[in-house]
Amino acid sequence: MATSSPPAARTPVLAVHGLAKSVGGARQLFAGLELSVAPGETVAIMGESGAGKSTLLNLLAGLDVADAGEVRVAGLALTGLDEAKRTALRRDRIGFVFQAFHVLPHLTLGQNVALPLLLKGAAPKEGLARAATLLAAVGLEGRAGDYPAVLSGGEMQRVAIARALVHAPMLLLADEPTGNLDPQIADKVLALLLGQARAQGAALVMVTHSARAAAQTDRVLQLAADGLHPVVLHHASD
Ligand SMILES: Nc1ncnc2c1ncn2[C@@H]1O[C@H](COP(=O)(O)OP(=O)(O)OP(=O)(O)O)[C@@H](O)[C@H]1O
Repeated sequence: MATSSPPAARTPVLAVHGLAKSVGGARQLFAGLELSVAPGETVAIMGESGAGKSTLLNLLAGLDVADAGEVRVAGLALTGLDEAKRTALRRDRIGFVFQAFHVLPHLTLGQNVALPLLLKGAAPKEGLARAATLLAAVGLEGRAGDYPAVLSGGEMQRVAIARALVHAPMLLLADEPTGNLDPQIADKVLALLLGQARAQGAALVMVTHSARAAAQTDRVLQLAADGLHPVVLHHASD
């Protein structure tokens, strides 16, 4: 019987055990939820509207507090950390892509993308150089000086992807990253998100309503009241 600890590289990026969450007093969204995501693995979470997918992502990010259970990121239990340490963990190890962009209108694209690095204490010059590299990687080369107001929805979402990846997080959390894009643009944005995550070796947990998007990931799970269940998608279409 093995008695030594597993090598650090085998530690899941994300390990969730017995997670339960109720909202509005009595309504239980889910209970006994288990999830383990390996380094570099991509996972899609599907489920009916109101099932609690966004709530789950917020719990995974430590932005919301569960009623029971545990979330570990890189082996560290979020509930065991004080707010400052939780914030530092989010800043260092997690990247977020939200459907509503959260791109700041008064900052240039370069400044928007560099923000996570600057918050970590990087020098502005270094941060902007890395931001320019990431913008080029998502097809927005030479656009670092533009402001968000001039961008299309698809371009804006690519900026959000660049920003989520700029600090090379080990875990990417994406909430409907292609939800408000037309199908052709959605395919391109999704390919970029998955391609960049894989290129950086980042694990990805993505909430999506699209079976077509989900089929591009390594594993698809359906959120239900009793937790997450594996789904086999037969057709890569909506
Ligand atoms: N703070 C809160 N107080 C009360 N109810 C809440 C709260 N947060 C979420 N809810 C409810 O919990 C349920 C789950 O919301 P959530 O946004 O997580 O669902 P979802 O699966 O992401 O839905 P959708 O696919 O429509 O985005 C919803 O019915 C929502 O109204």
